[in-house]
Amino acid sequence: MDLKETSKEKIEKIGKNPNFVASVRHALDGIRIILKEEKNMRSHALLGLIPLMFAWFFESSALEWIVIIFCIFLVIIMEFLNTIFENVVDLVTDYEYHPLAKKAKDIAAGAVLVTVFFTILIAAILFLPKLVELHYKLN
Ligand SMILES: Nc1ncnc2c1ncn2[C@@H]1O[C@H](COP(=O)(O)OP(=O)(O)OP(=O)(O)O)[C@@H](O)[C@H]1O
Repeated sequence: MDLKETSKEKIEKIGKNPNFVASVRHALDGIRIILKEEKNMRSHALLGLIPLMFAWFFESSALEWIVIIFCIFLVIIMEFLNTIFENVVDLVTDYEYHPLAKKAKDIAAGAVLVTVFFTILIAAILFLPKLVELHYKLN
């Protein structure tokens, strides 16, 4: 039996999505799992409400809304990627210590952090001048 045949048999055993609806259902399962199991994802989703509230409060332009929503989605997508890396690393290492596993996980977490800093920077550029203006108006 050749290797290609074996892989095909294995895939048949796991099963493939029979249609688009099944693919979407599994994708929704993925979102549900990450929201349930990843505390960081929940925290980032909640923190994402802060710039949205600022945008609403300061009656931001359509472009400002787009920039903020884009940044929030960037953090969420990076959190998805980080979780994928964590799971693949755990699968490969079977929870055994390995310096390369540490490196991969730390770099993936670093990518999320960089994206969060980027979002904070964008929010500061958009809202700090408006906050300072409001402060002087009120005093
Ligand atoms: N197999 C491993 N070998 C070596 N170090 C590891 C291994 N697994 C995890 N680590 C180290 O432990 C840290 C925490 O790993 P864990 O898988 O618990 O991530 P986490 O706490 O869920 O991360 P995050 O906060 O990004 O969601 C990693 O950042 C890494 O430094």
